[in-house]
Amino acid sequence: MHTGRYIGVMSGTSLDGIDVVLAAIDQNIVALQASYCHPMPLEIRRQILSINQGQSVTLSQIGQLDTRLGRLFSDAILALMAREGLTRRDIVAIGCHGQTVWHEPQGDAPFSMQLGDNNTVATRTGVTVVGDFRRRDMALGGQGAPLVPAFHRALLTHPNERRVILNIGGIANVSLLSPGEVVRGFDTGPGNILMDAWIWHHHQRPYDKDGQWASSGQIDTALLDAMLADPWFQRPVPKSTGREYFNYGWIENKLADCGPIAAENVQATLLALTAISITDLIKQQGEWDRLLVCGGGGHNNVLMQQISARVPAIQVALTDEVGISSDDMEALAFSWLAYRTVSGLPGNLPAVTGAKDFTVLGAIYPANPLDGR
Ligand SMILES: Nc1ncnc2c1ncn2[C@@H]1O[C@H](COP(=O)(O)OP(=O)(O)OP(=O)(O)O)[C@@H](O)[C@H]1O
Ligand SMILES: CC(=O)N[C@H]1[C@@H]2OC[C@@H](O2)[C@@H](O)[C@@H]1O[C@H](C)C(=O)O
Repeated sequence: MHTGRYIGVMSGTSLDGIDVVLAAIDQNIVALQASYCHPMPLEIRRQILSINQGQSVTLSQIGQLDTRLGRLFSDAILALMAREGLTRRDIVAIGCHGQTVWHEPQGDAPFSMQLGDNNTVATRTGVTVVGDFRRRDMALGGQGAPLVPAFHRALLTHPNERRVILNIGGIANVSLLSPGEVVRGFDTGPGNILMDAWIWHHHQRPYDKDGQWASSGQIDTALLDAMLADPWFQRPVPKSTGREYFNYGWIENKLADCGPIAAENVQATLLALTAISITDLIKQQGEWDRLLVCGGGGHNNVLMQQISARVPAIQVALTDEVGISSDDMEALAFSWLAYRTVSGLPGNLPAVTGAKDFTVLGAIYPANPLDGR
């Protein structure tokens, strides 16, 4: 086992910043030592959004964005290393998820594309990088997502408590941890992504702080029903999704059949959609004692209240209560997945992704021994 200090880097579907963590890892003991959120420049965010929402782009634009993101992730990592007084020799490896620009797990030729050139990251940091985590699972017939349930299983399984771990990022996903049972997990659909898109369109604010705007509106039941009737919600698990499906255009399509609705009522309805799509799926999948929430949506009090109200028999709390920072969960997971890969251990869960088998995930970009001579 390659025990030691790892860095995890995650830039998720919300495009709100690059999360970087430093973790000391020994098998399934993962101790968070530092974390940092590096800003996402507006121009890079705009370029990612244009690819992710299906606007036409050239191969040159994709290639340049790959290089720019590789530099940006390096800057984020080097900033954390400087703050913590670390040199490259202090770190075993960096797990760098990359920026998902398209995720298409269905169809004849499924794929998932993350940008952020890992050769650039390895060269600029002088540290071994593990990246491209999703495609090995897809090559085995899996969705390539969600991957974090394996980390939840390793760290958050309880001997006699039936737990759901819920990440509310841009997209929401769950891990279902029942003692003695195989772990399941899947994306439940939109987390914050639609609420963020709607408030950006109307008020140019990146998100609806604490659900304040949503709570000034009323749920529109016709719109809610139209949204919940979307076939994605009825799809069987395993399933995963992204911004290429749930985006501003998706809201406009649903609105087209419902006539004019006040903007704050649409926001209230989008918040309800997130709460209902999450809790309906959780309830369908069995009985649970505790729901532990991570990701930015855990800061949205109105959303948390609606979720709690819909699962009255389940205790709801943030993962911080059981010792894992809810804001750092995903970046921590990628530090641990890097540890698994360099140790030659599998990282996926076939029962979650639908892959034919367990596999070591990702590609290793070794630190160059000639660097820094
Ligand atoms: N105080 C708050 N009130 C409401 N929403 C909030 C608050 N703080 C964060 N958020 C929401 O959380 C989002 C960021 O969440 P997070 O960083 O978990 O997403 P992500 O990791 O990019 O997404 P994913 O998990 O899908 O990859 C913001 O875009 C915002 O919508
Ligand atoms: C393709 C992709 O990047 N998917 C993300 C996204 O964000 C949340 C959800 O959709 C999840 O499936 C996944 O991320 C986490 C880190 C995962 O793989 O578990």
